[in-house]
Amino acid sequence: MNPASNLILVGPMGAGKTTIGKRLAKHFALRFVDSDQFIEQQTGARVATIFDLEGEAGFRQREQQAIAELCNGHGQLIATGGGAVLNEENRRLMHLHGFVIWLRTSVERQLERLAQDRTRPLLQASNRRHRLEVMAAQRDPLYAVCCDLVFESEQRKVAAAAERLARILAQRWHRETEPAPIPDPTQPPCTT
Ligand SMILES: Nc1ncnc2c1ncn2[C@@H]1O[C@H](COP(=O)(O)OP(=O)(O)OP(=O)(O)O)[C@@H](O)[C@H]1O
Ligand SMILES: O=C(O)C1=C[C@@H](O)[C@@H](O)[C@H](O)C1
Ligand SMILES: [Mg+2]
Repeated sequence: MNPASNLILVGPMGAGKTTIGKRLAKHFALRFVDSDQFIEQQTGARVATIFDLEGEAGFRQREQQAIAELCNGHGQLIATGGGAVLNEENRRLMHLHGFVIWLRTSVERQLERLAQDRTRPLLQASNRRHRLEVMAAQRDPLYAVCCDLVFESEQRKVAAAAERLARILAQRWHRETEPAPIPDPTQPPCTT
């Protein structure tokens, strides 16, 4: 099983952190938590309302508190908000308290998946493509520095993507827990 205390999903809006995350949590019998949903439960307000009332800076503060609190727990699958990696302390905490997976997807797929979405405040723009491209340019290097694994989330079916990721993780953890092979004394040492 997962050698880290939490499985943490990062990546852009529409990568599947929430939807794939729920399936993955079930598969590995982890408690599913989502930083956006956690903030909504704590405040009794929707993410969009918090953006309206407190601006993005206010939301990011609440998000930092949420990530800190969630990272205190263990045995969880933590789906994060797309912008959680912007904060350095979040990146540090996630790296420290979990095995971090970057669900990577293209702007093209994001546009398809979020075409009907009116709830994400940062997508309330006339040029969604440009907005997503700018965010990707800023955030991709941050997802890259704090992740332990990159998973291409281009596949069209959530269930298939979740199964594929579960298989990759199971294989990886199996390899890591296998005992190291005993060297053969009759063979010369490997020099590569
Ligand atoms: N791999 C996938 N294949 C097909 N559809 C997907 C995939 N991942 C996500 N979707 C669809 O995209 C939409 C958004 O997905 P989801 O809410 O899981 O994204 P998210 O990564 O949690 O985004 P956010 O950062 O905004 O919370 C959902 O309707 C979901 O069904
Ligand atoms: O990418 C982002 O910055 C965001 C993603 C969502 O998960 C929410 O956290 C919010 O809409 C902001
Ligand atoms: Mg989500």
